[in-house]
Amino acid sequence: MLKYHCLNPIAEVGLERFTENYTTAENEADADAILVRSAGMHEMEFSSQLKAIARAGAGVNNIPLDKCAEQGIVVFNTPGANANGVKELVIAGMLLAARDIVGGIHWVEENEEDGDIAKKAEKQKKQFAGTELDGKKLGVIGLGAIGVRVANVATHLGMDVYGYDPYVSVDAAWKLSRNIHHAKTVDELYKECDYITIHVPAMESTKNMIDKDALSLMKENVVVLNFSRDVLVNSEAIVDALVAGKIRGYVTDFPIPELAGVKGAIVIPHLGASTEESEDNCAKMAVDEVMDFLENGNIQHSVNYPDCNMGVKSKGCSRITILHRNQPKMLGQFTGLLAEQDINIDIMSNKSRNEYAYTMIDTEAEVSDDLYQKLCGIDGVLRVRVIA
Ligand SMILES: NC(=O)c1ccc[n+]([C@@H]2O[C@H](COP(=O)([O-])OP(=O)(O)OC[C@H]3O[C@@H](n4cnc5c(N)ncnc54)[C@H](O)[C@@H]3O)[C@@H](O)[C@H]2O)c1
Ligand SMILES: O=C(O)[C@H](O)COP(=O)(O)O
Repeated sequence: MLKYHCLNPIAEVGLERFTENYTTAENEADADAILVRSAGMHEMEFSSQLKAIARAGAGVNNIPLDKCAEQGIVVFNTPGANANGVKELVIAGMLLAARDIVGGIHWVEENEEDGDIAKKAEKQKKQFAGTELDGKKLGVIGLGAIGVRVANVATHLGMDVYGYDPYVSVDAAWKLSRNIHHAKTVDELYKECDYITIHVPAMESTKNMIDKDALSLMKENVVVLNFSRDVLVNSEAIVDALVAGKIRGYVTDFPIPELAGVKGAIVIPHLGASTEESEDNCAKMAVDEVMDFLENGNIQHSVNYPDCNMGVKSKGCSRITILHRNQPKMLGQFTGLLAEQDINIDIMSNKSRNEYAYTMIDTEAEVSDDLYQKLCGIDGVLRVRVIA
């Protein structure tokens, strides 16, 4: 029986996909796989039982990817599965910043028992008036699953859209509307746009990407939107820019104490992916990834190991899977050991990603414990599994 443990609530429609070969583990130490959303895992110790972590979502900055890779734990995410949910909230965020809808709603709440409210509203409403999105320039930083959707839908709202992503994937580029202007530098986008929204992962290279210098390049009265991660925007610089009136608004999905009570800050409690549809999509994708990995050794949508797929393991064959360092002479050592034991290889696949690699070998021969131990003992091998 294989065991999984959920560190956050995972949508039932996903968990239902686990077959009768799976059960829940009371605690993570007994689990073959962990399912997680935003729970922080950096301080966790992982048991040798743990083989996979699936992030039901996109951002993986809550997971120690290198530590997992070193311990032979494959980390997955669910690319694109919650992108539509975030896209819709980003559009809502732009609309909330364009007019003082929140202020208007608060005014109504404060006056709702006033019998004269309808008449008073007509007098008061001018203080909540704003502008329209039509004709404004939107800059989208990061044209991945979310950025492309935001950029495309904004063109239908009449916005003039600029996109910046020096690493854009071919797939994303195909999906991007041809009406989007290609910003060759992020500075060009900063100087040009009325609304700027950031959709890049939180990494060392993107932390504080929107800082004092970036803000100084932006137009007066710009609205900055951050539905990616708090660390992408320097909190001191954004508060200063709001207080100084340099920027008109900061709409973010990440509450931080520094923003409390700051005029122009619209802060949402990380709701981007909190829709039924996104939660269901993420859960289904995460569970499918885990089952395919545990049962067939296939890796799809990993963020710390290469993707590698040899299809469904056929009955009667043993599949040897080896997570290892991406260094010379590894394959020669694996095949050499199999040759020594007169084992014929039916199919084999090897993929690498940065410092790590993955090798899958199908053989009809039985894999002895001796062979397993010898494979484990090769310098650079991080984990061997034999799926019989
Ligand atoms: N608020 C939420 O609930 C919510 C939901 C999903 C994702 N997110 C966040 O949004 C991020 C993006 O999600 P996604 O699904 O679009 O991911 P994605 O991987 O599909 O897209 C990220 C894009 O950023 C680009 N990029 C990386 N570094 C860049 C840089 N320096 N400058 C410009 N572009 C750069 C990449 O090339 C890629 O195209 C996630 O990493 C996560 O942190 C938040
Ligand atoms: O990166 C993500 O997918 C989002 O931030 C969603 O996080 P959540 O699953 O905790 O809502």
